[in-house]
Amino acid sequence: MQFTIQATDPESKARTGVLSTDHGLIETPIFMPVGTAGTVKAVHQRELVEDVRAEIILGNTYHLYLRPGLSVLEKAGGLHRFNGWNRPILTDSGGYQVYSLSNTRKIKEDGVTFKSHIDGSKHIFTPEGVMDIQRTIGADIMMAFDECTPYPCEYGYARTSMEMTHRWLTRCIERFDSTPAKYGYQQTLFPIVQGSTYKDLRQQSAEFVAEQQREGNAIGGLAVGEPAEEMYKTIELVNAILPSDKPRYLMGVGTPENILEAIALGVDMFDCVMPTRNARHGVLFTTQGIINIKNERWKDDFSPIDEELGGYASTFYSKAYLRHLMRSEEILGAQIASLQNLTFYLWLVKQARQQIIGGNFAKWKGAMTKKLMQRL
Ligand SMILES: O=c1[nH]cnc2cc3nc(NCc4cccs4)[nH]c3cc12
Repeated sequence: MQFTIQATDPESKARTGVLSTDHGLIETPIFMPVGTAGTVKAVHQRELVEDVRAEIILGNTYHLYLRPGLSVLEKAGGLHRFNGWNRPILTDSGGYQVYSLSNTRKIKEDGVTFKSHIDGSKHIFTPEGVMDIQRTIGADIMMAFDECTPYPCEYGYARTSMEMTHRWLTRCIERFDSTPAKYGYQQTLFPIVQGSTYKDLRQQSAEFVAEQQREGNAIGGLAVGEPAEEMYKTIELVNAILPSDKPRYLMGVGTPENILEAIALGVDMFDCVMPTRNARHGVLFTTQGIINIKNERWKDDFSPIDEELGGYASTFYSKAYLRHLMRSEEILGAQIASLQNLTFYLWLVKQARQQIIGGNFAKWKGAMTKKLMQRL
């Protein structure tokens, strides 16, 4: 997998690049819509390509392993063949989902045992096991098996957790480097930096991850409830150590403001459930600011959802109509709102990319953040 940096912003660490995979190119900075169970909820593949202009989507190992399961995915020839998405896919390694979904998990040196949130069946995820699972899913980018350290936590716990993640990373690399891709295209493995919000632990973890010299690196353990300022300080610290010629992926982030700030700090890749999750609750991100479409205020506002965004759903449907659909709990409401938010997120990172190329990203960021985060 090749990463080429094109433009860098003179006043920040922001940069644009192109990531080439066997399923095509990714222009960074990029936002990856989350397709948890093999689909981006309520959005068709054609819409993802034509309206959202998504370039890479994320799948979750935990969900796909439990349902449809490895046998179906293998018989299909991998996730790309199963869901018809022929562009790049990244899979999270399951650690975070077990931590956030299954309250019966037990963490041991060998791996994490848990009970399925679907049928209560018992399972274990080990570093080796999730490498094999991601080989079977066929993601272009596979994530190492880590423990997302909860926030807040004691220094001792953060260190023990980080050291476990490092031992698991070594096991992931051994397994990954000794197993072939299953479907004829290359896969790559990204390690994940942990260390909670402790400066020395983050430095240690970033150095350990950088030493592995993989084709890309991720920053984990953030967007777990820490204050934004803590997040930014941690990103700055870690990015100073991670190699600048490899893509940096900030997991689980975030709001438009978080994303622009992290781009300025040198982050290239993002994923977050926020655009799709908020959409289903009627919270829309638009080029004019944030709209809670269920609010009385939009009852007879027949203007397009987001004229300036220009996406299909955003210009064809009115605010009043979408409000009606959401209040009626019509499925079409979730579809339109999800399309709006995802189209907005991809528009935002594309705007950032243009501004970096134009050399005025740092100036543009401030004004844009103020406008986008205002509540209408
Ligand atoms: O350390 C991590 N390792 C592997 N996957 C992750 C996924 C993650 N997702 C979030 N936050 C996602 C959000 C949850 C609620 C709003 S945004 N933080 C995350 C941290 C990790």
